[in-house]
This record gives sequence, structure tokens and C-alpha cells, in this order.
Amino acid sequence: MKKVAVIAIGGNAIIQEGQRGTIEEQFENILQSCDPILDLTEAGYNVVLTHGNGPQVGNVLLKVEAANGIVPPYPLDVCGAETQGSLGYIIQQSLYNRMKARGIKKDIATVVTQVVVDEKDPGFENPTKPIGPFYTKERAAEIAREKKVVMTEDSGRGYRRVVPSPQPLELVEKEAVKRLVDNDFLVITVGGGGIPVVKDGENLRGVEAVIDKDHASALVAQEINANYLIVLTGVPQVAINFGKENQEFLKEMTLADAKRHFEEGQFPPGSMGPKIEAAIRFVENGEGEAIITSIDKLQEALKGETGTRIIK
Ligand SMILES: Nc1ncnc2c1ncn2[C@@H]1O[C@H](COP(=O)(O)OP(=O)(O)O)[C@@H](O)[C@H]1O
Ligand SMILES: NC(=O)OP(=O)(O)O
Repeated sequence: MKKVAVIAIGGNAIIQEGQRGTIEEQFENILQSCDPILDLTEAGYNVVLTHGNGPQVGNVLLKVEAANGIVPPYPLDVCGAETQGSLGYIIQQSLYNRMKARGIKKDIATVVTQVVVDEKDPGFENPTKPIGPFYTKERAAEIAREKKVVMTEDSGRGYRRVVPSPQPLELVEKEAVKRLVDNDFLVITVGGGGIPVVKDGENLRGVEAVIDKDHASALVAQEINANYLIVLTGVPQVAINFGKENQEFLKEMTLADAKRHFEEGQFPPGSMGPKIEAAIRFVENGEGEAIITSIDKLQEALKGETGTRIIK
């Protein structure tokens, strides 16, 4: 049996700091991630890719608002679905091209994925998910007044609009994802954390929110009994006292260590916090391990040479 690795790629890795987020930039950034991922499939892992959409879904929303009165508007769940399609396309094509160049044969499928959330989730009352571009403090205050939206400082990188981000509870397309993985497909799923839906009797209904992709990735990994949840981000390892003189990078954390450092405030809510929460959720609810690292260190991290491993 092949080992299954759920690999989450950050939305900010697809549009990097200082970039406008042109399609060319997004293709180029994704292309950089393809070889390390394909190295893993070549090493015998079944890979399930998930990705963020914070910058992209915010940009779709800006387009919807700019076209107000000209074309009918889209709600936020449909904006999220759009990003699953467009980013899934960019990732699929980039992987396809690299596979051709390397002589690798593998089927790829992007699954448009709905994720059930609770309509009463406190996240609906308290928006926390940063989306779209970064603004200065002054411009953010103007936008908040003009559009009646919430703007918040995002991890020292500027100000961004924030939207509700409820907890993911259930993967609607779980069986489809499972069967594709079992049949050796490279699957792209829960893009942008999945499309948030609520149960309405027997039916599903979209709700306006953006689910955190790290939390959704933990849910996928849990639901398909993955061996690894690998969260790729901008740093090769997690640190305590991050950015301070006494910063210490960690090779391994037990669940108890991770919980203790989390409670001590070592992992900020807008950046490392959700990744640690996702790792805790996955490790606590199964037999797998979580690894947090950067794309260039993926192989080494799986060999235990770098990265931060979260274990039972
Ligand atoms: N304790 C910590 N250890 C390592 N990195 C941290 C820590 N706290 C905050 N960070 C920062 O958080 C970033 C990851 O958050 P973010 O960029 O929002 O994620 P994403 O890659 O999903 O877009 C890291 O690249 C790093 O700059
Ligand atoms: N949906 C989501 O978590 O996106 P980012 O990773 O871009 O914040």
C-alpha cells in the first residue's frame, strides 16, 4: 500500500509578497512547486494537493464589486468556487507539463469540493480570514468606511479585508476523493479551504465565508486516513520566539508541546496559528504525522532531515 500525503500549499506562495498576482506570476510560482511534489509521487507516495485562495478570492470579490450594476453579482461562496476552478487549472496544467518533461505518467483530477460548516459557527459573527490585496492603514480605514467591511492588520504585512471563516466539519465529496486516491490519481481538493455550505434539511446551501485551507486540509487528511499532513509555507521549520533574538527552530513537537506553545502565544492567529491547530487536529484524530516545512525542503523533511514534525 502506498503512503498517502496530503500537501497544503499556501495562497501566499501562489502570489508572493510584492507581486500583483498576474496569471503569469501565478503560473511561474506554481511551476516552482511542481518538481518537489512530483519527486514525492516518484518516491512512491500518493499525493493529495490542497491550496489556499486568500489573495485570489479577494481579487474575484473586487471584480464582482467593480462590475456591480453591469453584471449580476456573485456571492462569496461562488467566488471561492471560481478560485477552485482557476487555481486547479493552473496547478493541473503545470503538473502536466512537468510530468511530460520528466516522462512521468500519472492522472490528475481537480475535485470541486464542498465543505459543510455550522450556520451557528461563531466565525460568522467575527470575521478573521484575510483575503485580497494588502493596503496601508489609511487606505484600509477608507475602504472599511466606504464599503462597510472589516479590515485588519495581517501579520505585519499590511491591512486586508477579513471575512467569516467557520470551522470545516465534513467533506461532501469525500468518497470521490477517496476513490481517486485509491486509483492512483494525483488529486487536487478543498481548494481555498473548500466551498462553505450548510445543511438545509436534506439539501446543501452555500454560505458567504472562506474556510481556512490548513483546517480543511487536516479534515481531508483525517477523512481519507492519510499518513502525512504536510503544510508548506514560507519557512523550513516552525520556531518558538519567532523573529526574536532567542528564536529556536524545532525539529519535532509532541501534541503536548504543540498545545503548550500554542497556548503560550507562540503561533500568531493569522499565520502559523492555523497550521499548528490543523496539525494538532490531524495527529490527535488518527495515526498520521504532520510536517510543516517549505516546498524546497519537502523531500528532506519527509526523511526527517529538516521541517517540524508534529507527532503523538
Ligand atoms: N512561530 C513561527 N515559526 C515559524 N514561522 C512563523 C511563526 N510565527 C509566524 N511565522 C510566519 O508565518 C508564516 C506562515 O504564515 P502565512 O504566510 O500566512 O502562511 P501561508 O504559507 O499559508 O500563506 C511563515 O512564513 C512565517 O513568516
Ligand atoms: N483559504 C485559505 O486559507 O487561503 P490562504 O491560505 O491563501 O489564506
